[in-house]
Amino acid sequence: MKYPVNEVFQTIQGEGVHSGVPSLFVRLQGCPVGCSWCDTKHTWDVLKEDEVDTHVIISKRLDSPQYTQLTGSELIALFQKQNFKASHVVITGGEPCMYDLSELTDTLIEAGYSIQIETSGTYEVLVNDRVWVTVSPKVAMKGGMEVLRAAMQRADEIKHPVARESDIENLDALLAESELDASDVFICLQPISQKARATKLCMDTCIERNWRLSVQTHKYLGIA
Ligand SMILES: C[S@@+](CC[C@H](N)C(=O)[O-])C[C@H]1O[C@@H](n2cnc3c(N)ncnc32)[C@H](O)[C@@H]1O
Ligand SMILES: Nc1nc2[nH]cc(C(=O)O)c2c(=O)[nH]1
Ligand code: SF4
Ligand SMILES: [Mg+2]
Repeated sequence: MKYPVNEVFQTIQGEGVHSGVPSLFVRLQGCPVGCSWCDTKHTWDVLKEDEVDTHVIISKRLDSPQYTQLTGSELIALFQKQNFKASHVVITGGEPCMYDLSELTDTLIEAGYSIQIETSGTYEVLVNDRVWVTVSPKVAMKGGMEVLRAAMQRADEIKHPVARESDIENLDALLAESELDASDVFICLQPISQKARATKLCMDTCIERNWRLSVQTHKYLGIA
């Protein structure tokens, strides 16, 4: 199966439990969720006219909706050609779970990579059992509660974007409804867009609840 790849780059995982881990990021094109504060809006539409040759994606320097279609094996060949050293692969987007990621994650795991996906929980999570699943729940989504609950159950990490108190209340409701064993999953709060008020709220709540703070460290560092 081919996947629409918006970008591939080597960096340090900036978010969540794996913050600090050297990682190969694979950003898939396409997301219909439409979060108003999304920092990757250029990945939302998958237009035929934006499909380009792989070499265009490799040399991409600026955010754009351009993508290339790659299989898992082609992706590994690209990692090798780029002489990438990181052995942890983060599949993000866009919304990667729009696609059945079984074949891609099987191939990468067979090749010896550890895998993490970043998903909103709005689609069924179809991945190899050994994949670390980070769910960043989009609770305002209508009609998807069953799917979101299943994604929450599969999650190794819940990384909740927070702007204001109501976002914490929404997470509390979702945790209760999902009947999660809180000792079984890491819960991280991530301030939206590095806002000072959101960051303070996240820090205070994390201390109160013994949760983890996830700041987008790559943005403070000014790296990809
Ligand atoms: C761009 S999304 C892509 C993966 C997937 N669609 C999702 O939402 O999890 C990756 C992560 O960035 C977070 N994110 C997006 N925009 C953000 C922003 N402005 N501030 C903080 N986190 C943000 C999302 O909540 C998610 O945890
Ligand atoms: N360094 C770095 N860490 C990240 N963690 C999650 C990211 C994402 O966009 O999904 C991201 C990203 O874009 N860059
Ligand atoms: S689900 Fe993820 S990629 Fe899609 S709009 Fe929301 S934050 Fe952006
Ligand atoms: Mg990002």
